[in-house]
Amino acid sequence: MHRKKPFSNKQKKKQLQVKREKKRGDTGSGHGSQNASVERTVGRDGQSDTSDSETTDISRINQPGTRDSRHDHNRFRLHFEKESKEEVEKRKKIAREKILQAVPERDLEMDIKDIYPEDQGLDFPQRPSWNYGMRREELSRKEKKAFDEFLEALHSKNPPNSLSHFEHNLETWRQLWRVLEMSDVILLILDIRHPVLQFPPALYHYITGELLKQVIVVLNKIDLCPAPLVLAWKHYLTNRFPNLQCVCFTSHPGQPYSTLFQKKRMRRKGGWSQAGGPIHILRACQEITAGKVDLSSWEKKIQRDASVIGNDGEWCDDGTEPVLMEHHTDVAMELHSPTQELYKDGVLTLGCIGFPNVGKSSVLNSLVGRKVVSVSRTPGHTKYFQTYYLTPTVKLCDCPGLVFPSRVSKQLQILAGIYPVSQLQEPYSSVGYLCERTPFLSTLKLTHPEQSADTLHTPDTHKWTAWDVCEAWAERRGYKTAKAARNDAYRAANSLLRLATDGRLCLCLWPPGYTQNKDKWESHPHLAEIIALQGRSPAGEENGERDEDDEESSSEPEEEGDRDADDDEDADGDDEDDSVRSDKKDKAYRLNMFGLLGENECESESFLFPGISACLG
Ligand SMILES: Nc1nc2c(ncn2[C@@H]2O[C@H](COP(=O)(O)OP(=O)(O)OP(=O)(O)O)[C@@H](O)[C@H]2O)c(=O)[nH]1
Repeated sequence: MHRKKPFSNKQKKKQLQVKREKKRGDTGSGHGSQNASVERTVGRDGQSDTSDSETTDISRINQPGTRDSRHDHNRFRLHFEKESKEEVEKRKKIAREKILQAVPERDLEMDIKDIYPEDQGLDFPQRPSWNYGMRREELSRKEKKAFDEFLEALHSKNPPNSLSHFEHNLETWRQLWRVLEMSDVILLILDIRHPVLQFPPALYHYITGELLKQVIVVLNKIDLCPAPLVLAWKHYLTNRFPNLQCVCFTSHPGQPYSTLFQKKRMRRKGGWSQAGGPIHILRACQEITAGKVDLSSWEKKIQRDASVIGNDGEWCDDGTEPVLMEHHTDVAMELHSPTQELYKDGVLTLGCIGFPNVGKSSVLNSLVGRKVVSVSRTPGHTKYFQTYYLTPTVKLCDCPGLVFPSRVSKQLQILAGIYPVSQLQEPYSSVGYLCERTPFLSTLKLTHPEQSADTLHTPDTHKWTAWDVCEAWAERRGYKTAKAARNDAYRAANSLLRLATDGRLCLCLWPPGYTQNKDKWESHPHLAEIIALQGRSPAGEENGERDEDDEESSSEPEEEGDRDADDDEDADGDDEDDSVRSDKKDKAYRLNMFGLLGENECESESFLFPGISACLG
């Protein structure tokens, strides 16, 4: 068998860096190259911050980024509280020792009250009152003081280590304030796999009760979730929050394998303009604006976008239609009336807000019908809010992702994609959390590190720890440490977590009562609508033929999905995981839209998973 060459993370990062510089036209010896390395900021654990990326058709004036020396580009980074060394070590030890056990089915059910208990003061920082007579510095000081008081109150009500990771960067909260102030209607984007983690009731009550604005919840990435579960979540949220408009959305309809082939398919098959759900967002806006804004241009745009995709599914846009972008200076951000009149100048402003990585930028691109903002699998990619005119009467505003304080476990948070995986100090416990809820053995086809070669064909009776899983995955993928050429468990853990956040190892939470009512949701009369939106046929097969190119194999092992930092998806190449690629060729995988879960295989495994049926749509 061909053995992969040991390839360390450090070497890989260097290789990626050279690749990026080449792409930018740097030869490695000139001035540009020097700047690139100097300008990149070094974060915690020596990780490079390379999150800047630009779309070619839009000029960004005054946009903070690595090439603009007027701005401190650290200013908009995600800030999470650092965990103590003891805490990290304790979790590592558990990951090495605790035997993984499949959790009972009901444990996948999660209520919003579990995540945001009402009596724990799980509020979010709000902008203190201000007036035009205040100087900027005075306002900044006041905001900082209010933020510190917020943190103090939060910690006084919640014991140490009981809170989730949450955003500690006041600059990012300032951007949320600004987006909430300038928007007429808020699009709160949630990832359908775990919407309950990303719906802070305090935010909803603030927008509807204090700002007196309407919220449209966009249940995004429905291509990654079984249709009955989508329906159940939608029902749960609208039941609990009756003033909520709730729409389902996917930027990648008919692409059950998520990002695996994204780049090729996007280009070939209508790309952003083929998203499922823009019409439903329009309908919700029409209901909210009740004729106060002329939205006919939007409706026409949707029809036009649909018509330029020919019968063969080919996208005919040449991408030259300009999209007007507005830049907002810091001054405008700080001194803007919170009580701005609604629908100013006959324009509806839609603010896209949500947690990192839920797909806000993708929703925006899908509404526009082409790429205007860069999209990345690394959370915290959007750093600064920007607005784009969808039509002359509809403006979209993209906001950086924000993590609100909650009581969710950090392991689950990481699996929900809020934390850049490459910066995790301890990824193993999240791997353990994932493995206890997904059929990892059959999916990843792992061999226990202690299983000897001559017993490979006998059933594996070994007990698994999270560490074992990482070791076995490292063995399978050929991840080796540079010096000793031992299995690189850290890199393997990162790889597994990326598979999870990308939806390739799919973990979906369930709303309360789902276990009991599964039959009801599986035969619900509205199921067909969701399936159509997902771009699937009722039988669970994808719509459209799979392209030959999709099967092509190209990437070197070292190019697989370890793109840590600067990973503007449309700009980079295919990063598909080799073993996942070969798995795709299985018939079972083709038929099962959550094929990585391999339902056809898991029954033969000794490690059975209750969650599996949730993911089989
Ligand atoms: N399968 C699937 N993946 C999606 C969808 N929408 C977005 N993604 C992926 O989710 C990841 C994050 O998407 P973004 O649009 O950058 O998310 P964001 O909320 O703007 O992220 P931040 O910049 O961190 O705030 C990317 O890998 C996208 O390809 C979707 O509808 N389906």
